Amino acid sequence: MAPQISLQKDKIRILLLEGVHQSAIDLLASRGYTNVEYLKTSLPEEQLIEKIADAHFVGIRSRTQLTRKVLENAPKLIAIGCFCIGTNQVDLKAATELGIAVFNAPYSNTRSVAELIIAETILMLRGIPEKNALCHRGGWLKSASGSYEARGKTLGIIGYGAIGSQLSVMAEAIGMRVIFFDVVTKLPLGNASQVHSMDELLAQSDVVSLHVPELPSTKMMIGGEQLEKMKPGAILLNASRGTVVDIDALAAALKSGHLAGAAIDVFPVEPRGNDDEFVSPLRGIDNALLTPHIGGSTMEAQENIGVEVAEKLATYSDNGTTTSSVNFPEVALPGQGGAHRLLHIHKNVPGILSAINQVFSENAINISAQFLQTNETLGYVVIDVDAEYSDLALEKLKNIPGTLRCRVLF
Ligand SMILES: NC(=O)c1ccc[n+]([C@@H]2O[C@H](COP(=O)([O-])OP(=O)(O)OC[C@H]3O[C@@H](n4cnc5c(N)ncnc54)[C@H](O)[C@@H]3O)[C@@H](O)[C@H]2O)c1
Ligand SMILES: O=C(O)CC[C@@H](O)C(=O)O
Repeated sequence: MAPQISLQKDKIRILLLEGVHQSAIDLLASRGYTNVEYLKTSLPEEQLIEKIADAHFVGIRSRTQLTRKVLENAPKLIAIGCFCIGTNQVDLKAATELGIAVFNAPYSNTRSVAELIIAETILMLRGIPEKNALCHRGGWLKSASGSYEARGKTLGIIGYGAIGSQLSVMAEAIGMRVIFFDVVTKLPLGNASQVHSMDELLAQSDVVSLHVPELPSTKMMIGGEQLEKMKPGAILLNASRGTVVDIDALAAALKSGHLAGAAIDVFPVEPRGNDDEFVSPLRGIDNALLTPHIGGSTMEAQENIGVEVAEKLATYSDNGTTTSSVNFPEVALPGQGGAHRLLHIHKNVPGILSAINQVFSENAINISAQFLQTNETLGYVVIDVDAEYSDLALEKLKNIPGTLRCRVLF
C-alpha cells in the first residue's frame, strides 16, 4: 500500500545535510516549515537510513549518497532537494520508481565555477602553485621559465553548458582563443568554435577544462590515452566530477613532466566532512593545485541555492507544483481556492487513469479541477475536491494498484 502523507506543517520533518546555507532554513521558516534537523556533514549509509526513516523532505549537496537502499528505507519521503547542480549522488531511477520528486539548483553556482577556472588558468600558466609551495619550504624560484601569459593561448572546454559557455566568454575577455567539444551542437559564443572530436581539442589546447556532468559516458573520459594526446606542457583543469578523470594516470602525467600542471577541485573519493582526511595520489605534487570541491562554494552562490531549492521544496509541499523537477512530470499549479487537493503519483501504465476517475464517479465526488502530466515511467494527477470528500477519496486512491505516493493538501 502506498504511504499516506497528509500533515500539518509543523509535523512535516525536514532533514538538511552537508551544511546547506542558512537561507534555506530561513526560507522554509517563512513558509511555515520549522521542523528542521540540520547537520553540517553527510552521513554514512547506515546512519542515513536511521535519520531518513521519518523524514518527509531531505536536503543534500554533492556528498550524500541517496542509493536505492536508502530511498527504500524512507517510506515518508516526498521530495529530495539537491542544493547544487549535480544529481549523480541520487539514484534517480529509484527515486522515480518510488514516487519521490527530486529538485536541484541548475544555475545558481555556475558563475562561481567559471570565475574560479579563470583564476586557476592564470595561476597555472604562471606555475604559481609550485612557486608558492617552494616559498613555504624556504625556497625562492624567481624565474620566467615555464611562465606564460593567458593572452593568445588556447583554452579547450569539454562540455559547453551553463558553466563551459560562461567560461568561454570570460576567457576571450582576457585574450584567450577558445575551442570546445560537446556531444550536442552548440551555438559558439563570441569567437569560440566547436571542434568535432575530443582528440582534436586535446591536440590543440594549452589548457583543457572539463565541464561535463557525471554520466556513464563521461566516467574516466580523461584517462592515460587522452592525457598522452594533450600537448606537452599543457594544463588540465577539472571542476566537474572526480570520476571523469583517471586520477592515477593524471598523477603519472604530472610526475613525468608531460603535463605542466593540473588544478583539480573534484575527486573520485572525497572526505565526508571537514574533519576527515583527504587521501589522493595527487597529494605532494607541487604543480597540482588541489581544492576541496569548492568550485561553487561562494557566499553568493550558496545563499542563492539555499533560497532556490528550499523554495522548490516548500512549493511542492504546499500546492504540488513540480516545475523544474529533475525526474517528475512538470506541473505548475494554481491555488486551491478552498478545495482539498489530492496528489496522486503512479506508475505510467495503461488503465490507471480510468481507475482514478472511477473513484470519483462511483462515489459521486465532484471534481473542481484536475491536472495530469506524465513522463515515460510516471504519471502525476492532481485533483481538487470539496473538503468533505478528500478523506474518502484519499483512502480509495491509495489502494489503486500502481499507486506510488498519494497525499492530500488541506
Ligand atoms: N566543482 C563544483 O563545485 C561544481 C559546481 C557546479 C557544477 N559542477 C559540475 O559541473 C557539471 C557541469 O555543470 P553545467 O552547469 O555546465 O552543466 P550543463 O548541463 O549546463 O552542461 C554540461 C554540458 O556537457 C555536455 N556533455 C555531456 N556529456 C558530454 C560528453 N560525453 N562529452 C562532451 N560534452 C558532454 C552537455 O551536452 C552539456 O552541454 C555539473 O554536472 C556538475 O557535476 C561542479
Ligand atoms: O556544493 C556541493 O557540494 C556541490 C557543488 C557542485 O559540485 C554542484 O554539483 O553544484
